[in-house]
Amino acid sequence: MTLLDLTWPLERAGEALTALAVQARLQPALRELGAPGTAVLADPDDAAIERWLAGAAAGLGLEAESVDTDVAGVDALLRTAAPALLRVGPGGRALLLLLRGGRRTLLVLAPDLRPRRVALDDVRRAVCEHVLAPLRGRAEALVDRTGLRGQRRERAVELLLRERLSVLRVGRAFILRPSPAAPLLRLLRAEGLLARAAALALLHAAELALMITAWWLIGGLVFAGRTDAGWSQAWLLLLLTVVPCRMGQAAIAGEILRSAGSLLKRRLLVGALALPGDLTRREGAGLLLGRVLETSAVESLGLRGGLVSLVAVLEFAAAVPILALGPAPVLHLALLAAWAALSVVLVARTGLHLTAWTDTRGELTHHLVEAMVGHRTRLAQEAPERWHEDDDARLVRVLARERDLNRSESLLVALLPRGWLVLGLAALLPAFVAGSAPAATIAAAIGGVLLAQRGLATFVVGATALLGCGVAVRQALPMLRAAESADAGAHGLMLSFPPVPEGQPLVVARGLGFRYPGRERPVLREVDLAIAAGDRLLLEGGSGGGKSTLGALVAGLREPTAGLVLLAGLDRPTLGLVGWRRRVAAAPQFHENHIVTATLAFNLLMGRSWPPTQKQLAEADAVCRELGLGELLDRMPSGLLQMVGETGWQLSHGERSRLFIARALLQSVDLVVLDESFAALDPATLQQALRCVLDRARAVLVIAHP
Ligand SMILES: Nc1ncnc2c1ncn2[C@@H]1O[C@H](COP(=O)(O)OP(=O)(O)OP(=O)(O)O)[C@@H](O)[C@H]1O
Repeated sequence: MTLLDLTWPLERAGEALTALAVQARLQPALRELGAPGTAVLADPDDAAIERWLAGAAAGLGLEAESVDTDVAGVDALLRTAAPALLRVGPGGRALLLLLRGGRRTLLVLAPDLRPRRVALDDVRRAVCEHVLAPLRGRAEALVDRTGLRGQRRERAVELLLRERLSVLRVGRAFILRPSPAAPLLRLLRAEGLLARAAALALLHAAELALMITAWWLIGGLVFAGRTDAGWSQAWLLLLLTVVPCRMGQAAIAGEILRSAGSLLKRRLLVGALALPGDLTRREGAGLLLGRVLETSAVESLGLRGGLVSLVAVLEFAAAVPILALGPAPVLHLALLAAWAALSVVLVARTGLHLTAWTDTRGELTHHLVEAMVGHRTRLAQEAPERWHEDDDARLVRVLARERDLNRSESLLVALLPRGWLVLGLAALLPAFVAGSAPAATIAAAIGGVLLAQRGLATFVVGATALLGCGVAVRQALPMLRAAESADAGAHGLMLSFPPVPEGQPLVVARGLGFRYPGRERPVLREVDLAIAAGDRLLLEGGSGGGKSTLGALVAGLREPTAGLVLLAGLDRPTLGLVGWRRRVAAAPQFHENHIVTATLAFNLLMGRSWPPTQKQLAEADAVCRELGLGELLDRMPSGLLQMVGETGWQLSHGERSRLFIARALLQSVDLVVLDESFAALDPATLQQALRCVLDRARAVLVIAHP
C-alpha cells in the first residue's frame, strides 16, 4: 500500500475533518459537514479551501490553524503538528490526516477510518516532492553545463536545491485544536490539564503520607527509647523517597502553568480582537489598557494560587484525622473549624480592599492614558497650570486604598498561621500536664498541629493569589465574554464567492433603522436602498445626518436595529462579519481610521492574507502610484517596506487619506465604501485619486459633504 492510498481527496475534506476530530478526541461523534463546493475546489487561490476548512472546523467548535514551513522545517512540523490535516501531492489536492507525531514513524488516519503507521521519510517526500521535482530537473541541467560528474555533481545539485528551497514554502498543514472560544472545561480537558491536576494531587497526597509515616516511625522510636539502626535506615529511606515525589510535582506544576497560561493568552487575545467597537469607544483607551494590563495577573496569580490552594486543602485535610486521634480531639477540631471560618472572613475582607485598590488604580491609568492621547492638543490649547490638575488627588486616592490593602494583608499573613500554632499547642497543655495521654499520641497531635499550620500558611499564599486573580478576571470579563462569541460569524467562511454580475443587486436594504445604544432617537429610520454591482454612487448630506452610520451598516461594521439589509441575497447572520468583509471594504472617516506602526506594505495589505505574495506587493505598488503616491514611495529608503505610523515615517494628511483609499481598494471586494476619503486632497490630486477609484473598484459608494 502506497502513501497515496492513505490520503483523502480534497473533495472529502469535510468527512476527513470530522473523522480526525473524533479520533483525536476533540469531538465526541462524527458530524455531517458537507463537502467544499465546486467553486471552492476550482478556486485557483489556495485561500478558498483554507477558508472553507477554517469555517468547517469552527462549525465543530475547533480551530484549524494553517501553518507552512520551508523544507528544513518539514520534519519538525510533522513531529509536532498532530492532530493535523496535511496537504500533499500535486497542487496539494490530497489530505493526509496526521493523528500522532513521532521521531521516525507517524500515525495517520486512513480513509477506511483505521489508524496506520507510516515512515516520516515517506511523508516528507510526499510533502516536498511537488516542489522538488520541477526544480531538480532544472538544477541538474544547470550543473551538467559545468561538467561536474559523479558524487560532486550530486552534491552540487543538492546544494543548489537547498539554496533555492530555503525560501520556498512547503508542507501546508492545518493544526486542529479546540477553538479558544470553546467552553472552558472542554479546553482544559483537551490540554490534558484535568489529568495533570489529578496527578499533581495524587503525588502530593503520596508525599504527605510518606512524611506522616516518617514522623510516626521516628516518634515511636524516640519515645520507646530505641535506636535501632534498621528502623533509622527505613526512616531515612522514607525521607529520601519524598525527593522524587517533590521533583515530580514541580515538573507537573510547571507543565500545568505553561499550557494553562498559553490557553488563557489565546482566549484573551481572541476576546480582545472580538470586542465590539462601541465598547472600546465607550470605555476609552485608558480603561481598556488598564484591563489588558490586569490580565497578566490572571495567569500568574490564578494558576499559582490554584495549585497552592490545592496543596493547602490536602494538608488541611490530612491534619484532621491526626488531630481526631490526639488527646484533645473535640477541642482541636472545634478550634480548627473556628480558625478556618476566621480565615474565610479575613480573606473576604482583603478581597474587598483589593477590589477597591484595583478600581482606583484603573481610574488613574485611564486618566493618564487619556491625558497622553490628547497630549499634543493639550500642549497647544490648554493653560500649562491646568495640565496636572487632577493627577495628585487621584494618586492620593490610590495610595489610601493601597494602605488599607496592606493592613489587611499583614493581618492575614501574620495572624492566621501563627495564631493557630499558639492555640493548637495550648489545647494540648492539659493532657501534657496531667500526663494522661501516652507520649506518642501527644507527639502525633503536635505533628497534626504543625501540619494544619503549614496548611494555613499555604492557604494564605494561595488565597491571596486567587483573590488577585479574581479581581483581574473581573477586569478581563469583557474580553473573556467576547471570546465566547468570537466564532459567531465563522459560518460565512465556508461560502464561496463568485463575483456578482454587473447590474445585479449587491446590497439591498428595506425599512432600515439604526439607533445608537443609550440614544433616545434613531439616527436612521425606514431607509430603503439598492446598490447594484458596478454602481458608482455619491451619498451627500448635512453634518450629523447619519451618512457615516449608513456607510457602516452597508459595510457590515454595524448591525441595523430595525429592518433588513442583504448582501448578495444573504443576511449578516448567514455571512458573518468575516463573510461580509470579503465583499465590502470600507475606508472609515479619518478619526476612525489608523496607520498601524508597521511597514507601508502591511498597512496597505492588512485586509489580505499575510505575508503577501510578490503579485500582491506589485499590485499595492501600482495602486499607490495611480493614487499619486509614487513620488513618496520613491523617496522612502525602503519603499513598500518602510516603517510608517506614530514612530515610523510620518505621512501628511493627504498621503494618509490616499493610503486609506488604497487599503480599501486592495481588498479586492465587490463594493468599496469611502467615507469622506477625498476631503484632504487638492483638486488635481482629488481628480487623480477619483480616477483610480473609478477604474479599480467594482462598485463604489462615496460619502461626502455637498
Ligand atoms: N458611536 C456613536 N455613539 C452615539 N452616537 C453617535 C455615534 N456615532 C455617531 N453618533 C451620532 O449619530 C448622528 C449621525 O452621525 P454620523 O456620523 O452618521 O453623521 P454624518 O452624516 O456622517 O456626519 P458628518 O458629515 O458630520 O460626518 C450624530 O448626531 C452623532 O452624534
